[in-house]
Amino acid sequence: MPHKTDIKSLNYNELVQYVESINEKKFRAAQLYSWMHEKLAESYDEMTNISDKLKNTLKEDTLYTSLKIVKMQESRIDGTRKYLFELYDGNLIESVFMKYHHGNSVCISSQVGCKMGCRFCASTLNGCVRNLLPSEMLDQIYRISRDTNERVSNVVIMGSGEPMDNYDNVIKFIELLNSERGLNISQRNITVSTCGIVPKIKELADLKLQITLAISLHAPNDELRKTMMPIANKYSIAEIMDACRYYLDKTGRRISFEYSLVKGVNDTKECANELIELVKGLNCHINLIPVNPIKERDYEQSEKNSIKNFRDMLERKGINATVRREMGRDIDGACGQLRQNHIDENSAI
Ligand SMILES: C[S@@+](CC[C@H](N)C(=O)[O-])C[C@H]1O[C@@H](n2cnc3c(N)ncnc32)[C@H](O)[C@@H]1O
Ligand code: SF4
Repeated sequence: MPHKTDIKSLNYNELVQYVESINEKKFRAAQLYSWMHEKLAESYDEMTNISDKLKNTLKEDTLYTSLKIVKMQESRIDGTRKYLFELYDGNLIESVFMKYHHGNSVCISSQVGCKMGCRFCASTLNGCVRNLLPSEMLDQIYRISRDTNERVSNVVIMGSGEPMDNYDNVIKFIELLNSERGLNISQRNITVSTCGIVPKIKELADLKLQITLAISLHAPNDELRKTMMPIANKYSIAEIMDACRYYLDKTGRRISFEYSLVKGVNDTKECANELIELVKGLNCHINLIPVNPIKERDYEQSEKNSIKNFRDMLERKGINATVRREMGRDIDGACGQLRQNHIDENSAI
């Protein structure tokens, strides 16, 4: 955590207090807030109505986060863009920009790396380096918005990191993203995905936000889930399902489940039947994701036929299930892989 004031992570009221604490007039807060969160300025130098004297004070006193683009890959198939960004301290993160018919979506990272150790995930290969600040989560959207010149209408917190392991910063980020003085992205257009940290899911439910909760389930029973996700040793599926029902009760929002299909591991008929039993009667949607193989692990993607059969079995029982369209198939695949490949390439030199 930087010692300077992380100015872009302050909400409007906190910014007013900060501005007054350095003996400036309150209207400066409105100007600064607009430069940071509406005009998406990348530094104080862009702020034409702020005096040089105040800019110098702010440069001394605050951390003004902004991201450097290290690499950008664009899909020729669907326009998906993968960004590798450098943070102020040299750490690297990645974000993805996707174009859908309902609008543009950005998938952001919430941590540098992740400590959760899921078997199929490239984000966790080197553990968790640090939490991202609220400003650094905003910056991913701001930078992409400026780079593409496109409005972003949906945000998914599904990049590297476990958002419930960086809970306070994620909640602050959602508040800022949702603010009328900023990008004003509706809560309904924000999705937070978690591997299932039960107490935090309940804490989130109590806030009664209108965001979508996505649970990375990936297995219909604890035994199998433990072989894929170490967090399953801490929280059982029964506890996760209880937390989901609590979330639904408090917010009225349908739950999403993520289920990455791995050949011969979790794509069998037995698994489909167990999954049907598990979610029966719950207002939910299941996203089936053909697993994206990473070279460090031996998981393989399920056959097209098994994926279709799995989905059909769920649908026949009236369970909403879609196979996630693979965006940007022609660019560096799995989440966390662009960063991992870059780290590998540079440490090999
Ligand atoms: C990278 S995680 C980040 C959010 C949170 N930590 C979680 O696990 O939900 C987002 C989603 O990507 C999935 N994922 C990770 N690696 C994958 C891979 N190689 N192929 C397919 N999905 C993957 C995860 O299972 C999870 O559902
Ligand atoms: S899937 Fe999510 S929780 Fe698991 S290691 Fe990857 S980022 Fe972390």
